[in-house]
Amino acid sequence: MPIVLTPVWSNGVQKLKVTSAPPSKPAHGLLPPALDDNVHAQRCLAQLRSKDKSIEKYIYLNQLKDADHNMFYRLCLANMAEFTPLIYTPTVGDACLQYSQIYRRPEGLFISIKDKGKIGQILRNWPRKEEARISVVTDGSRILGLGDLGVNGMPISIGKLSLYVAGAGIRPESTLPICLDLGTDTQRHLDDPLYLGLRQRRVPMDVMDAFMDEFMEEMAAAFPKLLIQFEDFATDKAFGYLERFRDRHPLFNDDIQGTGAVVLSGFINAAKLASAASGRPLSDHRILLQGLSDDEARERIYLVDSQGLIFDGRGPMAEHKKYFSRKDYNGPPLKDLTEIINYVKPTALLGLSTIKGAFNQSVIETMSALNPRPIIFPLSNPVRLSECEFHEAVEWSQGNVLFASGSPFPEEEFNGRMMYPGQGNNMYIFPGLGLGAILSRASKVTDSMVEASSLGLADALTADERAADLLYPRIERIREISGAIALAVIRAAQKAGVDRSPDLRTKSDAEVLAFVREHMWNPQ
Ligand SMILES: O=C([O-])CC(=O)C(=O)O
Ligand SMILES: [Mg+2]
Repeated sequence: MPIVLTPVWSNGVQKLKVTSAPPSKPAHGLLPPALDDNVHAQRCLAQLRSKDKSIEKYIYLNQLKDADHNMFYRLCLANMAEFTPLIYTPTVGDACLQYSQIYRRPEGLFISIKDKGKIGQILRNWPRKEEARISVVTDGSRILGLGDLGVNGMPISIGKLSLYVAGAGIRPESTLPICLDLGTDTQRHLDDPLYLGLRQRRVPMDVMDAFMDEFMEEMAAAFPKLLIQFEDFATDKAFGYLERFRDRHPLFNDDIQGTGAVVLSGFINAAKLASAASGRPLSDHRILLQGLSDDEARERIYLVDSQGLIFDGRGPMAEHKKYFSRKDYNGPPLKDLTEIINYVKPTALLGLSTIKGAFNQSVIETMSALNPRPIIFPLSNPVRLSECEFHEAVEWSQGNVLFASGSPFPEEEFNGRMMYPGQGNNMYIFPGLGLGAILSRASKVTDSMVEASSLGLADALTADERAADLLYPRIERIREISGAIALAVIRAAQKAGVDRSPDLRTKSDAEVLAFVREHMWNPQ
């Protein structure tokens, strides 16, 4: 039975009464005489579709999930392509921006810097401690490409966890959204009378480090079976906390590892199609991580930031950029993207800049002149920050682009042929990666498990999907895909010796897959 947190007000302060949901069959007379489940599903869809603004649809669906999670997930699974852009990217970005305005009732756990010293106590307030299996934790410091949203980042944790339930069949009661409040440096929120977080600037790094140490230790004590997904921490913190905790706790960072895995997967499938068109071998690509030594792979990767191509001669740079900084370039700074493309001659272009329009006509035409099938992945989220739109990439490449974006775009017709945009979004990875880590009871998430999730996804394309030049499977098959990814992840966990489910070791692949399927929750 789902828990219900009922807000009650006392002397101007909101308290929560924790109850279980009402019995699924209320006493006779409490329901309309002709209420029928299947008809009600139609009614809910009609109510949803009657709203013309995405944010209104988001609010409706959030209420539906709260009131009747079986109906919510049933409709979600039957209409994945319609629902994911509403409960997740891009609409969840608007929900975050407006969270303090559209907030209706509490969901998840909020832990603030003021709670330092008693975080354990607060975690134990979560009503379903024994069942918690997966938590998505954000500090709101870099929500999608929208910047520091402070406590308004909570919907991102909630949205990701809805996809764990829909996409991997994690039980709703096993999900734990957490938003950490360490302040915000966005003045607009500090000035907003409705803002739901602490009205203070972000605390210094050493204070946050001490807070995170206590938080992670108390999480492990309160929830011994929990996997943690770090989400949308600002870049330095994202790298820093992944390194700091990854050997001590079962944990991964979705923006680093989930995005890395999904992009690699789409790239593998795109590179196969591109190589078929150009006749050039896979290892000729200018970005390729497979079958090469670290140094050989690194040579084929060029990073560009707001100041242009990153190279050693340019001067001091952030720690995480150093590994890919070019040693072989020593000319004047190269700033213009078309100019950089003409110098590098890349086969693939990945956008993580959150600069709308960065892949302009000149960029895409230059990529198309260099490659019969240019690989172009504008990955920034949400849609309005994407480096280019699908229709632009199609037109400017004369229909030759191999495309994947972080956020969804509609399909396009070009010269009488339908072209489908890939959605290179980590939603293809994290549900299956998480499911595999949970079912193998992994003590940590190794790089080999992340890599397995990526290769598992790349292999999941059906013959039909390959024939349509798709880079990622159709989202309607997400459960099947998550199952296949979970199997690959479980095997990788076993190989790395971090699994704690010895029974699974002796099972065949078919038996593990059956085990995974049996453990998926289904809406009634
Ligand atoms: O949430 C998404 O759509 C993908 C993601 O993790 C991000 O952009 O930070
Ligand atoms: Mg993210």
